[in-house]
Amino acid sequence: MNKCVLSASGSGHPVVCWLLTAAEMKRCDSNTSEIFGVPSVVLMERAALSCVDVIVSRQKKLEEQAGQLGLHPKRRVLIAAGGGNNGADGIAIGRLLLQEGYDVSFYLASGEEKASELLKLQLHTAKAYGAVICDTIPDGEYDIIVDALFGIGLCRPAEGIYREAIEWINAQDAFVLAVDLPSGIETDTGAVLGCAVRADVTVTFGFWKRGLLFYPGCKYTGKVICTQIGITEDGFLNQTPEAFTFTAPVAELLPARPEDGNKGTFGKVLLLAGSEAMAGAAILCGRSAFYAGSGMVKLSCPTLIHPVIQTALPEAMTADSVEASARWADVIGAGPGLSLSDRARKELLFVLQQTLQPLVLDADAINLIAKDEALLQELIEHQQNPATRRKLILTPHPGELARLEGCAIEEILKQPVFYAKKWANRLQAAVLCKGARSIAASPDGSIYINRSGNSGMAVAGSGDVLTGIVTALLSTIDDPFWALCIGVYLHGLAGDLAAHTKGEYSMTSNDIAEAVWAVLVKQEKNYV
Ligand SMILES: NC(=O)C1=CN([C@@H]2O[C@H](COP(=O)(O)OP(=O)(O)OC[C@H]3O[C@@H](n4cnc5c(N)ncnc54)[C@H](O)[C@@H]3O)[C@@H](O)[C@H]2O)[C@@H](O)CC1
Ligand SMILES: [K+]
Repeated sequence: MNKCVLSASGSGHPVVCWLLTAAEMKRCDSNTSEIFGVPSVVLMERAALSCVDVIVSRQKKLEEQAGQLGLHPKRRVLIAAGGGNNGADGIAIGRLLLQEGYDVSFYLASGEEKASELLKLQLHTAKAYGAVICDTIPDGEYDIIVDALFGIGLCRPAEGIYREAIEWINAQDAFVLAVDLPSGIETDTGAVLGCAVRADVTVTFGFWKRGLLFYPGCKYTGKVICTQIGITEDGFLNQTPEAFTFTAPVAELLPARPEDGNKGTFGKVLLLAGSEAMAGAAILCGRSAFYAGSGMVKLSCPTLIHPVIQTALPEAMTADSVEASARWADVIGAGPGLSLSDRARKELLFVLQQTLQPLVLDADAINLIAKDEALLQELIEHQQNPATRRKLILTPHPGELARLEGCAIEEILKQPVFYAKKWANRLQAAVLCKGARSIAASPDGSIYINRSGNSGMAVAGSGDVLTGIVTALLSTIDDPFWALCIGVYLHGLAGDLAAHTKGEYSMTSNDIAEAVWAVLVKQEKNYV
């Protein structure tokens, strides 16, 4: 993925937010210090100051509110520090708060002899300002707890005194600020390693870490504040991070609509979708393709369901088979409500073997390929060969990806990034793994992690809407990965809008489709 494309934003809003792994963050930290010469201790002081700012401004607000009632909120702080540089941040925060007049107690969970060099330095300075460092949690009540046990260096489950400290923190009635990450959350995956601190606020330094966005990590962070401490994109050098997410709005990433365009300009979408028992899937998919900007949509489906489709979606054309319409189409989408019938298989074979247009494969199209080893191998061979490769997007949910891989769904759920990347590489395609945080992988190794959407979208037909949106975008956006990322993001925003009107309990996939136009209007106005 081209860093310039990702960073470009005429509106002044950043288009993307990088999501770093622990290794990427460590590399960026050390490049900042070693290549650019900013000493680690300077970065740490800025990191600590940024946490102190959050604590002090919250405290000021509390004191203003309480003052009106004649009350005096207390300023009793506990710093819970581990033996690495996250702990060093914590000690620096405590020292700065002492200087601000807070009543600060210090708990160091690891022995001083095992402390990192920066932690030793911070301990020395804090002691010079009168800090008393305890090796057990000092008795007392605390209004504020600073969780600095582990940051990006967590490498195994929290056990023993660390588990006790985390459980103790979670049992207190105090405001908990997590330094960089809630201790116990794995930086790359968001997994809970043993147990984890439940924070009210997480102040993370320089860049978001993946684990702050992924489930279950995101349930532990509270509000995430990403502060600038002097570690910038310069520190990436030539290695941009793998993963990113969008920051709204994405208006400038949407395909331009030429004023003098005609219905052909905006994409002729052929959908191989729907079957006798699942006509609705074709309707949802076609409707969403129109709302996402397509000029023309043709649905290839059994003749029996043509009347219902034409009644529900009069804008669309219908066809008995893809063969008759293959030349007409700019782009093809296959799978929603297709079924595993002989007709469906025959039609899909035609699409795979006799057409070259950009293609989106979803649902039963993926299931049919997964069932047929020879067909799968043929597709892989075509895609591996630059001469026969076509623009391809796959939008499986974890169950469909597991069928392709031939493994249990749990295996995919454990490592969704790994499997999305594996299939993106194998098929030289943009591959999605759908979920509460859908992950899109590009053959060049880029990863998009989606943050829009809500639990109301886990409903029948939601994927059909996505396929319609993504297929429409693929007809006018050149890069399949880009079309997929934008489509997934818009789909989630439409789901959020549907939830806003109908509620997460009651919304249906048609509500998501019906919200697509409103989301695009908002994007056009650069307003989300
Ligand atoms: N220039 C830099 O490198 C900066 C680093 N910063 C801080 O430094 C942190 C990273 O520091 P470190 O790399 O020292 O890592 P951490 O401080 O996150 O933790 C590493 C230490 O914890 C131990 N450990 C890991 N998992 C454990 C477990 N389950 N049980 C017991 N011990 C365990 C490790 O052996 C090591 O001693 C960041 O998260 C951030 O808070 C910030 O000060 C910003 C600048
Ligand atoms: K922490």
